[in-house]
Amino acid sequence: MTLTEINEKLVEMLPERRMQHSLNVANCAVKLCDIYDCDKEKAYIAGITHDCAKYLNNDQVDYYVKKYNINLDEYEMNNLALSHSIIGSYIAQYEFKINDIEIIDAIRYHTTGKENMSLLEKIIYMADLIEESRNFPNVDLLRNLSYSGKLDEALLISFDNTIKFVIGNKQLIHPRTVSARNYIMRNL
Ligand SMILES: Nc1ncnc2c1ncn2[C@@H]1O[C@H](COP(=O)(O)OP(=O)(O)O)[C@@H](O)[C@H]1O
Repeated sequence: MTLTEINEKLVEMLPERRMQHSLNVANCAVKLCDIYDCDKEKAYIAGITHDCAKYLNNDQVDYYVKKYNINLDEYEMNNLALSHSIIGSYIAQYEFKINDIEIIDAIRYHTTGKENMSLLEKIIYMADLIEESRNFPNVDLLRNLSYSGKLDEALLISFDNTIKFVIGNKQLIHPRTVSARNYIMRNL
């Protein structure tokens, strides 16, 4: 699909606010590419599509899981907050026909992160959190770090925030975020 066609699909799949967030993530990711020397076109495409599965209903989730034989783990099963990244990566690959594995993986891991993330995965993870409409305590610290060459520092704080947030909500923590956090900490 062309970028225009992907945009048209996304407008159908996402409410206006989430579409605006997706555009903001794409633009933020492109800005980060200037700092970290990453491919801007890939960053834009990953940014705009990253949340494509965020508003699927249960029937649509079942449909895509069956259609693409998607293997959701015990944390992702019945949890769209986690599964939308995985399902979204299949929609991007097979419905939007995005063939670039780096883009697909950036979509796939944008919610939990993972051990040993690629530069594009890191950029999309952080852009999702710091794009201009985001507003939470410490977002400016994360922006300052991300825009001043300290992407890994920003990621470490973000993983810590997520882990604390999930614990505060008395939810299960996906172990990929723990691995992501420990990996960054060991290699900082
Ligand atoms: N490691 C994790 N374990 C469990 N839940 C997680 C984990 N990481 C993220 N989440 C859940 O996913 C949500 C964030 O998903 P995200 O796609 O970033 O949403 P949004 O873009 O709306 O902020 C968190 O609010 C949390 O509930």
